[in-house]
Amino acid sequence: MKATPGSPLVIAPSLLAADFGRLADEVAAVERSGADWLHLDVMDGHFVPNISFGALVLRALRKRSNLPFDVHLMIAPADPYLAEFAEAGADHITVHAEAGPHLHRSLQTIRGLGKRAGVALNPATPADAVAHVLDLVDIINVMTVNPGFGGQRFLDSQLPKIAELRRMATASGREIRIEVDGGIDKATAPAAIEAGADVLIAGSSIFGKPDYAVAIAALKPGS
Ligand SMILES: O=C(CO)[C@@H](O)[C@H](O)COP(=O)(O)O
Repeated sequence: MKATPGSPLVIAPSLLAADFGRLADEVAAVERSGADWLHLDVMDGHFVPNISFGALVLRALRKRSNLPFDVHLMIAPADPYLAEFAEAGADHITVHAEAGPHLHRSLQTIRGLGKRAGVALNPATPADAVAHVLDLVDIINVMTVNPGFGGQRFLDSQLPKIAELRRMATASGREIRIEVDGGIDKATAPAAIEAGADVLIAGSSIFGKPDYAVAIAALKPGS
């Protein structure tokens, strides 16, 4: 991972919008269609008001895909499950700054498991929430919707936060990816990229389209 600007844009389809009756086929289809990472949203019905899937599904899909698995834990607490997700095949593990209780410890644990460590910020959480853990962070996920559900509208109010985080990441001198997550489509992606995002997480605008290759290409600048 290279520090942006200059990092190649990553497109990460969000599995939440896939057909859950054909998960392995859906993952293979986005892999064939140019996805760079696969984004996997783990929801507990407690930290967020929805339940998705857990490490069992991750482990099953790991055998069927070579894509980097970008695992977004919308669970609280996350720490008791970090080793399980690492062992199941996560390449990146992102925890929420709001999930607590000890973000620094969570990031240390993820890195200790040999995985890239991420922090996700809900729309109401300021960029400063990561200021004192940047030395442990590989990925910052800026939620551009309230977490829990796909298919919501992109929150423009998050663009200044993306720009602020990009400045913080650059100043840190570390290679930190900035993800945007929620409501990303060909209309909203340009502003997110302009603000400093270099990973586009997209569910509905990829899995909701008939041709995944066309949908992925449409998210890229100049398409
Ligand atoms: O984490 C989440 C929702 O909590 C996202 O990853 C969504 O899954 C993105 O879905 P779309 O807004 O692209 O449909």
